[in-house]
Amino acid sequence: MVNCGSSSLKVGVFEVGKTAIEVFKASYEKFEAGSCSYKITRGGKTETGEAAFGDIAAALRALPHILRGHRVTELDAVGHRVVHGGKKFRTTTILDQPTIEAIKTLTPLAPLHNPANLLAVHIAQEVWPNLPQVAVFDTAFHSTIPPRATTYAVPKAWRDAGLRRFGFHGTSHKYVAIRAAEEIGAPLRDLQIVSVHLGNGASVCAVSRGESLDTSMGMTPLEGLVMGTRSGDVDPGLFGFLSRQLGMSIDEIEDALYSNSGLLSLTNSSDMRSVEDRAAKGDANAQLAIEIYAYRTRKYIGAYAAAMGGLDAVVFTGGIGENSPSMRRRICDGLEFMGLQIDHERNQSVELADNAAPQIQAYGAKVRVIVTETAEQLMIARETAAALAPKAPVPQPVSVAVSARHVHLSRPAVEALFGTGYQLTPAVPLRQPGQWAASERVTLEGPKGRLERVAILGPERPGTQIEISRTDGFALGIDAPVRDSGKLDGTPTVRLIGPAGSLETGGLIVAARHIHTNPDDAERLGLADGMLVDVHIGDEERGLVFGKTLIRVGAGAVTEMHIDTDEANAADIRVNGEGSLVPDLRAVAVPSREA
Ligand SMILES: Nc1ncnc2c1ncn2[C@@H]1O[C@H](COP(=O)(O)OP(=O)(O)O)[C@@H](O)[C@H]1O
Ligand SMILES: CC(=O)OP(=O)(O)O
Ligand SMILES: [Mg+2]
Repeated sequence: MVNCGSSSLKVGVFEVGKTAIEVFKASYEKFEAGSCSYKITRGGKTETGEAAFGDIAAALRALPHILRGHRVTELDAVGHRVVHGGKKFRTTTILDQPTIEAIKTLTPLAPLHNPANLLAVHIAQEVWPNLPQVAVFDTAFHSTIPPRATTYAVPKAWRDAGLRRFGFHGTSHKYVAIRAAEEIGAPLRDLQIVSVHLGNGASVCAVSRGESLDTSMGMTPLEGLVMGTRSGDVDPGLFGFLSRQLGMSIDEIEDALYSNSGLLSLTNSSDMRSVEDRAAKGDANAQLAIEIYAYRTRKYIGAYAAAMGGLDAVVFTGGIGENSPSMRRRICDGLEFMGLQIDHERNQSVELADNAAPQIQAYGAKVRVIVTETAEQLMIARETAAALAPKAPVPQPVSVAVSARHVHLSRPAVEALFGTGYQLTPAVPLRQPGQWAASERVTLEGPKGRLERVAILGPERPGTQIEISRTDGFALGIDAPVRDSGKLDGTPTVRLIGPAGSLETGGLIVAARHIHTNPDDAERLGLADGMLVDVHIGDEERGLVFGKTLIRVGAGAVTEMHIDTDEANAADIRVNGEGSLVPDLRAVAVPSREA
């Protein structure tokens, strides 16, 4: 894979099978006066030195020769990091000519990055004309960010022109979130993680249950944190001020925000190592820069914990996140109130060799703090292999049940609504063994309205759970999160009204679509508990593919997919029908089994 930046070139060769093994790694930087510095790792040995390449293009053109020199001869494909994929590219994409042209049009949105990425594509096509080239986009992981976080409150014409948050460093955020979940030993789907990527470019990402929910970079990689040479968040009012007071042009202002701001503008160095050295020697500018840097990052961690309604782990990565214990400490200090506290000794002695992801939170702290190297290169190699893997979907029919809004009640809830000692009356058996709809009904009430005669499904459960559709949420005036059954922490409350009384209870969710199945059917269908699959439902005209459908294997379960009324309406399914199961391509990249 090739990660070609504006000032450096990183190359990795991986053998991708069930896992990806790094065979060769090289980086070239500090290009000046006809030479550059390089670092090559092959077979566990690392060599560094000066090479006679005056620019990145020269280093790229020499790659086949360099690789042969290190006995790396058989390549199957080239994966490229492409920073901006805009709205069009939501997943890894094979680079044909129309794709390359489409990426070119995105250059104004990432002027430091996309041209360098495309240069690498261009030269790779020249030196390896017979190899497939694949683009892995920084923006792709963020395609799940909801409109409330991608939309800027600006004139409609601007939004129509494409102005919105995209977010970057997605490959890194995705990798470190997966790595953190492995380290914690819990499914990614159950975790609320803030990923903090601090390199030359820097960004924070709220990874909620495996998906990007928000991120600090915006339409361009300029928003958010303080970076090496980029400002991060500023008041957009500065454009008018600088233009009128200092007579600056838009180009001058933008160029300064990208290339002459951040640490560089505060200290004369864009390099955190040297900023830290100067601060230690008493340089007041460097000390202030470090404070600003840590403060901005800390604010984002707090904001994203609030955005997710909880926080299980913070992961640090990128050159600064991986290597600066003092920066990690400054960022975390003051967050004890939310259960986040680091152990200073663990923080000081972080060792990242061999893919380690050490935990550095204080013993007993609620929030884990994890440090790990980012592995964008490895992820790009994996995504490239997955994009080129032969796809042979074998559609398997699965029956589909449409769940209208309903509640599952706990014992205390039954008693609050129907009276002490009351027992619900099973009226209609459901297809899942032992489950039934009761003859009793309840009313749901929210700030905006009521939903009457809502079904109660038995038997009783330990926790009350209310499952509605998105449309029902608008009728009630409550924003319910999409959740797997039983994952109710931090869910909003709603009022339940019964004949004997009412109660205000949490547990309001839009149920995440899922397929119940038993071990025998799971084996026959090639499914496993926790896997995510794509399912096509409906007819040719209005049918839809429902992505990320969770497989839940349980002894004795009847194989059946559950969707809600909104989903059924969208695919124009009126009665229970049959969907066909398509093995999920994304499941190759996101571990399909997050156990
Ligand atoms: N030991 C260290 N202490 C503090 N900062 C470090 C250390 N090592 C690297 N860095 C910083 O990491 C940043 C570069 O991060 P990196 O992730 O390598 O960059 P890129 O985004 O270009 O891949 C620089 O600011 C560098 O000073
Ligand atoms: C998008 C971005 O900022 O990338 P980098 O950190 O490589 O500059
Ligand atoms: Mg249910």
